[in-house]
Amino acid sequence: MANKQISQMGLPKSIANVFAARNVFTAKALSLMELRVQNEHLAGHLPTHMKGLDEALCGGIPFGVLTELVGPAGIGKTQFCLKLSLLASLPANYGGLDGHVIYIDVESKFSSRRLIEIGVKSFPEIFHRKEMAQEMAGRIHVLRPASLSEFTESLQQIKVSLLQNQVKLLVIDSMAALVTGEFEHGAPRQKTLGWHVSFIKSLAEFSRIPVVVTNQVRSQSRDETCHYFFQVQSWNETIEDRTRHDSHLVAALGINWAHAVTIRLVLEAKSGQRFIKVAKSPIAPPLAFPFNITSSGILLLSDDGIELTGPDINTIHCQGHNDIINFGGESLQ
Ligand SMILES: Nc1ncnc2c1ncn2[C@@H]1O[C@H](COP(=O)(O)OP(=O)(O)OP(=O)(O)O)[C@@H](O)[C@H]1O
Repeated sequence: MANKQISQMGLPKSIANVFAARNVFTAKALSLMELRVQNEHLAGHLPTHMKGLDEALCGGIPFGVLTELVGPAGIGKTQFCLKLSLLASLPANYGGLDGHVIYIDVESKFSSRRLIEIGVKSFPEIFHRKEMAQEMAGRIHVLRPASLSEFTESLQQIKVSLLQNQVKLLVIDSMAALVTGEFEHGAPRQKTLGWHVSFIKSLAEFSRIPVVVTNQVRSQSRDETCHYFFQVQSWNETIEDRTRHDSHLVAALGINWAHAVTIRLVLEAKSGQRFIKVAKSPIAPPLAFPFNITSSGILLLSDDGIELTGPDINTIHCQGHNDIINFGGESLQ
């Protein structure tokens, strides 16, 4: 019975199509999904522990949909993902989700040392006990696909583990690197991710967990050629030289991707200050919060968001970016 195909269950075609669109093909998958929905006693958000942002998003990063973090290199997207991973794995009495995390680390930016540093500074009661720190870090399963086909394979494999292994967060850092193929060996190639976008969206809906995906920026010059802003260190000129005309910065993944995400948070730099901007949300007004990155991770400098209007909502700023991405002393790895 468990392996009976949905198509053989005599459901009206319109309903069977809804399940097919969500990759639910068997009775077993259907009952796992029902169980998951029944057990969903949590409010349906992963709190970021950044008060102003959580209030704007009515509780944090929502379950069941895609949340995008977009911004220039070094602005803090990975730092944000590390903090969310920590929070998803933290015990519920510390405001966490007490779960496991699947972290798809496309560019090898994940750092367990940095994760533990954030943990020790933010939750010393837990992270000063070595075995607890190890247990928390052990709940984050890092996958490093070396090619687009390996990424495709990983997505298909995690479909079942998302439901079975108490996974409470899926992170993909970064989706944009997959498009250009820059992380693969050999010459970068432009790729389209149409299938992947709908598959990831259906994973979010099906598993009812928050899915957080990072996206980078590219400049769009007058002749419409695009330059990607991924590998800061490898450039001779500085990122700021290239982004002097920051009105030309756009998200690296195009319009289809933009439609697939429910929440878009833009991380940007303005006059040498970092901001998190709620640029797309079905509920939150467009607000910008100044933030900083310290040894304890990402922190808002004010919980009162600055209201945005007009083109400011969608523009990605990169002013004074170089002054803020270099912080003194500590190693990033
Ligand atoms: N221990 C730390 N203390 C203070 N700031 C830190 C620490 N570790 C990292 N940072 C800050 O985080 C920045 C890097 O952020 P992050 O790696 O999240 O950028 P990103 O947006 O993911 O960039 P990319 O697109 O290149 O992956 C550094 O420039 C630095 O300012």
